[in-house]
Amino acid sequence: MSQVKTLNEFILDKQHDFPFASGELSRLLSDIGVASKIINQEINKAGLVNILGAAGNENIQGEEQQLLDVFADNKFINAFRSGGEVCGIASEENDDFLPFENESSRNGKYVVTFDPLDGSSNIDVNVSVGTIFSIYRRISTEGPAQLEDFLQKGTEQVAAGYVIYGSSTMLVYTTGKGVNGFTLDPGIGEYCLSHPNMKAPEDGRLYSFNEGNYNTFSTGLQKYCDWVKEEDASTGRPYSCRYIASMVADIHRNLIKGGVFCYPATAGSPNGKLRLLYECNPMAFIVEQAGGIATTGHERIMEIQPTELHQRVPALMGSKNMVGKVLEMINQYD
Ligand SMILES: O=P(O)(O)OC[C@H]1O[C@](O)(COP(=O)(O)O)[C@@H](O)[C@@H]1O
Ligand SMILES: [Mg+2]
Ligand SMILES: [Mg+2]
Repeated sequence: MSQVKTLNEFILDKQHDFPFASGELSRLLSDIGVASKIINQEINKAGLVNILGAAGNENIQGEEQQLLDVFADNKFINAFRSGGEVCGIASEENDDFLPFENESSRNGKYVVTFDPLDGSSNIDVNVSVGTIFSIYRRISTEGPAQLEDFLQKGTEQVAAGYVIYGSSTMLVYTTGKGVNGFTLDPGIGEYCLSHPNMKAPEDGRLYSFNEGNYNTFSTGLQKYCDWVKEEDASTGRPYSCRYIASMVADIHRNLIKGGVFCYPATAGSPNGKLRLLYECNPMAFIVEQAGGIATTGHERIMEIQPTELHQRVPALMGSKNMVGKVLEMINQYD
């Protein structure tokens, strides 16, 4: 039987590659793993306990918070606040960033931005949801986090990743040296390396667009949606539309099978729907590290200078040649 490598063993091995590393990033990644296991347990039994449905509040983006959004947000905040490595966080569910004032964390080296539960409209119907996170080194020199610590370009990410609570639960992350995926073994309660060095296929036959919004897409995107449906054996068309409406699950599938995901600007959402700091940047880091492309359609997502915590940007990411084809249509028609 081949040797199983747990997430913590893997993180420690990587830490040994850097003789002067202090271990804080390793501890932080491992804290994320622990918090996600607690959330995983709660999601697994969500239909049994009274945790499905709306929390009765709206977040700053005017979206109805689900009970599990709030639960997951609190679990991660508590893990980060007590871990000592993080001096503050920003999340989808909090209007403003949270600077940590407690003695053990206020001088932590890092800040984290995260979407505690992505695709939360899918929870009630037992479809995959996720958690997305980005880790940045702080800019401010000491004390609780300040706004400037969060408004950093995606190129400054030290690490990023996601957890997918699906038919199995996986944690996938990068520190800028490739992408590795770990599957939670429920028997031993540990994430184990199952997808080493993940690479996005350069081509694919899956497109993930919410085509219900077709009439509000730009001409270039409409032309692409028409093109994928044409019969052409040489390019394997028609392609298949796969859209879960959980960004994590849509991008995870496309990373493995090859595909393109797009949430563009629409008439109703002129900057798109997805948030730069805790959805687009972390997923872009993963996609690029797996050999794919992540763009707004006009610029590289990770090079955008954020101006607001909850800023939205159009997102187009996935297999290199498939994103390339969409860009060709955008350049030709828009
Ligand atoms: O239902 P739509 O408009 O297609 O939007 C789906 C998108 O919205 C999201 O659910 C937003 O995430 P949250 O659930 O974290 O708000 C993405 O995961 C997904 O890609
Ligand atoms: Mg989300
Ligand atoms: Mg969310």
